[in-house]
Amino acid sequence: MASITLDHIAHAYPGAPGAAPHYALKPINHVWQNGRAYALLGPSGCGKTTLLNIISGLVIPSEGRLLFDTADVTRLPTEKRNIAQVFQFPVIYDTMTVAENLAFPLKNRGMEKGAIKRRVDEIAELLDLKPVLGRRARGLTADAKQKISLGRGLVRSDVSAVLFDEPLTVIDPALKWELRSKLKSVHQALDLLMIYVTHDQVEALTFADEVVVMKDGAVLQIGTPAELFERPAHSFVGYFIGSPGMNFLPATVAGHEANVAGTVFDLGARYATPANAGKIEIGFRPDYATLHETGGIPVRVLKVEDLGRRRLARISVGGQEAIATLAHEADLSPGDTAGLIIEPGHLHLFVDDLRVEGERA
Ligand SMILES: Nc1ncnc2c1ncn2[C@@H]1O[C@H](COP(=O)(O)OP(=O)(O)OP(=O)(O)O)[C@@H](O)[C@H]1O
Repeated sequence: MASITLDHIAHAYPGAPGAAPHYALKPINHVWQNGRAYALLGPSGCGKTTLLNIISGLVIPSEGRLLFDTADVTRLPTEKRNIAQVFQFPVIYDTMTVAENLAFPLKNRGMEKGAIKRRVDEIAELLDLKPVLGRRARGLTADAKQKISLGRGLVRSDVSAVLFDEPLTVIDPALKWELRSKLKSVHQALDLLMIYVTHDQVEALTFADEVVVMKDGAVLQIGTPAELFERPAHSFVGYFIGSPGMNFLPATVAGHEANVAGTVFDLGARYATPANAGKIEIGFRPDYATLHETGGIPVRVLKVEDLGRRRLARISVGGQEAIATLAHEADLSPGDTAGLIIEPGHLHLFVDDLRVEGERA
């Protein structure tokens, strides 16, 4: 087990001779702590796999150093890195039993028989594989096979890290929920550093202690699920995390007031916006913005959607569109005027996509 240091790591794949380097991964400087679970989350092409491959040794970064504890492993091949990997599709031996599959990585390292049996039993228990331990892998479902793959990734307790590359892709949607939370409890039981690549925010938020949100090769924020939801550092994080994502409205700001096309919002804090600021936006989540028949900020209702558990409304704020949650008692329809109330402390200001802190009185 180790901590992993990304010391000014960046990567540009070789391009046409003479062309300026195009970074698939922009410089990142960070330490991932032993025993914690991290998820790399972002849209397709944002650089997740490149970063994972740098850690596994499939890609040698064009800049920076990678340390496992204090050892520089930047140029070490995968097999010398002491990591376990779980891929999108099951990597198992069909002719072996489930128990033999789980025991394989331990046997390979010469572990004593009794110790192998104890560890295999522990992992099988954690992943609900005990009832099939004696069965050959060949006859099992795709879900069960992927569980064996997960087990093989988790069975060694002496690895520096376990890397998961979208491991739930082949899992039946109904089982995904169960396996997501199972992986979380497995992580808590095993105390291993785990790094998990996914483009699914629910998967990332359920599994990880900290989520690394990436876009266009850049790491925009590393934070706990609550931090990403409550205090997104970048407007993309606000938009990408949460369903629906955060609302952003172009505004002008004077002191503690924001003006959105003539509609005034009290920001609850005083802001000094830099004179050379480009884009200024207020951001608020639909979850903290309630729509009432009267009171609050005047808006117009464009559309109402009943989701069963809650009703969402698309609204117009001085011509700009946003989404809010309808108050329980509100009887509102498209075309009505209404009042928007944003919970104190949940209105944010973003300058050139970065969230800025105001001065609270
Ligand atoms: N071997 C390669 N050679 C050149 N460019 C590459 C190579 N692999 C990836 N890229 C480019 O690097 C960027 C990041 O790709 P990467 O696969 O790391 O993203 P990702 O977030 O994992 O995407 P996905 O979720 O689609 O796998 C993309 O623009 C991609 O086209």
